[in-house]
Amino acid sequence: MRIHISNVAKLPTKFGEFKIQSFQEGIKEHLVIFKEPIGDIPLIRIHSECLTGDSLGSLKCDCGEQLEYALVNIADSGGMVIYLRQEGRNIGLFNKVNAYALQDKGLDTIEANHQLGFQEDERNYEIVNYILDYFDIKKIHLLTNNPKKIESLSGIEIVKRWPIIMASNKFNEDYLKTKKELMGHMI
Ligand SMILES: Nc1nc2c(ncn2[C@@H]2O[C@H](COP(=O)(O)OP(=O)(O)OP(=O)(O)O)[C@@H](O)[C@H]2O)c(=O)[nH]1
Ligand SMILES: [Zn+2]
Repeated sequence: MRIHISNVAKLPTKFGEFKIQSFQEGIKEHLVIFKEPIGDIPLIRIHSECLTGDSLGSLKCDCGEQLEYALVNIADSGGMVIYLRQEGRNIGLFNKVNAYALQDKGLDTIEANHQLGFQEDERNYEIVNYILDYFDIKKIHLLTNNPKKIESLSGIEIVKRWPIIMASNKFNEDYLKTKKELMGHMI
């Protein structure tokens, strides 16, 4: 698929002064939020969109806190957040809300996805390889607990994985347990 690339703009934030650029892949408008100098082995966070966690303060997941942690650390060291428009592990917001409704009835995150006809995780990370290549990045430090993200990067050396583990609360305990025990996350 043809990727369209926006111009670079300044993005001052409460965490630091970043630059922002959009990579448009069909209807998905991904973002790269980067802090210069990026460095030879930059700190990278590949973040999947979670409107409820990133913007609404939801306690059902750890996404908002992870995003903030990433921005704080990248503001300090240089690097980038690659913000992928893969809401709800790429089932979309409408379906994620339906999955949440099933979870209210006792299903876990995986069972809820299956009941709606989706795999437990519908994401792919091809665009990340494209973006890292565009920035001529060959070696990275990666902020993640998710082994699938590590496996999905081709031609990129992950010099070090940085864990990104947030404190749990009573609303996301089960979600984090499912990620750890059934999805292989290194939590
Ligand atoms: N389908 C579905 N998606 C969810 C649910 N909770 C969070 N998400 C989505 O999951 C994505 C975040 O992925 P996670 O698997 O939690 O974590 P990760 O980013 O892959 O892993 P880390 O890099 O270790 O943080 C976001 O797109 C969220 O919207 C849920 O219950 N159901
Ligand atoms: Zn979330």
